[in-house]
Order: sequence, then C-alpha cells, then structure tokens
Amino acid sequence: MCLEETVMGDDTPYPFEVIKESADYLLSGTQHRPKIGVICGSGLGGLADQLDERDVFPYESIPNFPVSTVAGHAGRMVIGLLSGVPVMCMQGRFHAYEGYPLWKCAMPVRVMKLMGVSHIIVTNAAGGLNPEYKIGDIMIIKDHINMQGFAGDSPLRGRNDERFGPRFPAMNNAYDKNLIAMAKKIVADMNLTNVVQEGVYVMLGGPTYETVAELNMLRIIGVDAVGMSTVPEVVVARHCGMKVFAFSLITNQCITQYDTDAQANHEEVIEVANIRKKDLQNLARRIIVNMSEEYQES
Ligand SMILES: O=P(O)(O)O[C@H]1O[C@H](CO)[C@@H](O)[C@H]1O
Ligand code: HPA
Repeated sequence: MCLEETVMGDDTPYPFEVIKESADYLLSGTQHRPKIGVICGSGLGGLADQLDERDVFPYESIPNFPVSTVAGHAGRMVIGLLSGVPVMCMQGRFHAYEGYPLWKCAMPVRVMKLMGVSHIIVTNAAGGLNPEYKIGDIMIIKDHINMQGFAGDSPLRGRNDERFGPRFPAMNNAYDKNLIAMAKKIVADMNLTNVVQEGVYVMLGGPTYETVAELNMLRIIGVDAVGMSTVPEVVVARHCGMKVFAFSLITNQCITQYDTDAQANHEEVIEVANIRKKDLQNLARRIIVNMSEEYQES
C-alpha cells in the first residue's frame, strides 16, 4: 500500500477482524506474550532498544498498520523482555496532524488488547504550561482535556463493537490511581521528586504550536502540559478495559507572553528528550517491573 493510501484513512474504524489480523500476525512472529504495552513519545523510543530477546516489526510489515512520518518516531513495534518482563513497545506513534483519523491513531491499542495486553504506559513530549514546570520535568498525567471530543470527534466515533468495550465508557478514572501511587514511590526512591510533577494534559490537533492567546486560554481551564497525542490512545485503552499510566516529558516552556522572539520547535523537543532519556528509561523499567507484580497478583 503506498503512503498516500495509508495516510488518507476513511471514516470507519477497522472492524474487529481486521484488528485481529494485525494481532495474529504479531503473535505468530514472537514467542513473547506481553501484558504490558508502551507507547513511546517523540524522542523517547530508546526504551524499546533496551528490550532483551527482542522481535522487531517495522510498521510497514504489519498488516493494516499505519506508518510513522514524524522525526523522533522510528516506526517499529518491538516485543521483548525488560528486566525479564514481557513488553511490547511502540517505537513511534501516529498523530492526527499526519492525516490519520483519531481511530487510526489509536488502532494499535486495540491490536495490543487482542494480543493480551492489560496495562499500558503512554508517554509523550509536551510543552509545560504550568509556570512552575521546568524543561526536563516529568509530569505524571492525572487527567486530560479531550479538545477533539468537545468538537465532536473521538477515536470511538462510529458503530460500537461490544467485543472491545461499551458504547459509553467512563473517563473519570482514566489514569489509574494505584499506578500513580506506585510510580510516585518509585520516583521518591530514585530521588527524582524535585523533577516530577502531576498534572493535566491537553491534546491539540497540531501541527502548529500554540498562539499566546490559545495558551493563556488553556491555562485558565486547568491545563498543565500541552501536546498533540496521547488522548485518543488513552480513550481507546480505557474503552477496552486496560489500566493506564501516562507521563509527559516537559521539553519546552509554553510561551505565554508577547514580548519574546523565542519559538517552540521540534528540534528542541527531541534534544530535551535525548538529554532526559536515561532517567525516563529507568523510571519506565521500574514501573514495568512493579506493574508485572500487580497483574500477577490480580
Ligand atoms: O506527543 P508526542 O508524540 O511525544 O510528540 C509531541 O512532539 C511533537 C511536537 O514537537 C508533537 O507530535 C507532539 O505531540
Ligand atoms: N505544544 C504542543 N505539543 C508539543 C509541545 C508544545 O509546546 N512540545 C512538545 N509537544
């Protein structure tokens, strides 16, 4: 399938059988049976390179999968062991601004579900809007504002298939409280408390960064960090009953004043991700080990 055909998705989410075809393809190509999935944000895909005994699937090779078109998103599914725990890691995600409908941005989450994944870690690079946030901070996401939802779009738009989940899923506990509490203990143990925040994420459509007026409006409604991803994946994960943990790396400070020539840019986003990647990988590794203990108990 050529890039243009893949990018110009239609309005109908893939049916169960199409998602299953992708899941079966991946299951037949690996011995691992992960219960934990990870979606790596811009510049944060290095975690996937840490997996042992890994099987690597370029997105082009997976039936029905979209392809990555953004710098910092390698475009591979990597399945392997992290400290002995089976994990599947998306080294690169899909964004609405690439031309994908929201359901397609989040379609890999359903593939994970049909492969047996019960817990998902979603990461992203984001601009820090809370004035107390510094570049390089890690924000544990406690909630989101679904701007696309306000405008009538959703990755769940279309006929609902109960095999994935209910027509009207709740979103008030989207970010699992126990996983947040567990992550905070790990953060304290790693002496990272001074760089870790907990806040509200908003997804905008992008690819433009925000105007000063837009950012000032978002701050008034309670936003702490601004990005262009994550929400569709979390909505789909919760719809199909997965437990969600998510964090943002604050790669830049949102510009909320007119009297500056500074501008947000993707090079800075990738650069900051690179500088912080070791801490983030260690944090993710420890969260994954603790998560695996949780699902073994439940
Ligand atoms: O959310 P991730 O994929 O980490 O990427 C973030 O970084 C890019 C902008 O620099 C946008 O894609 C934004 O969403
Ligand atoms: N705005 C939107 N998306 C982003 C930003 C930002 O400032 N930084 C990284 N992704």
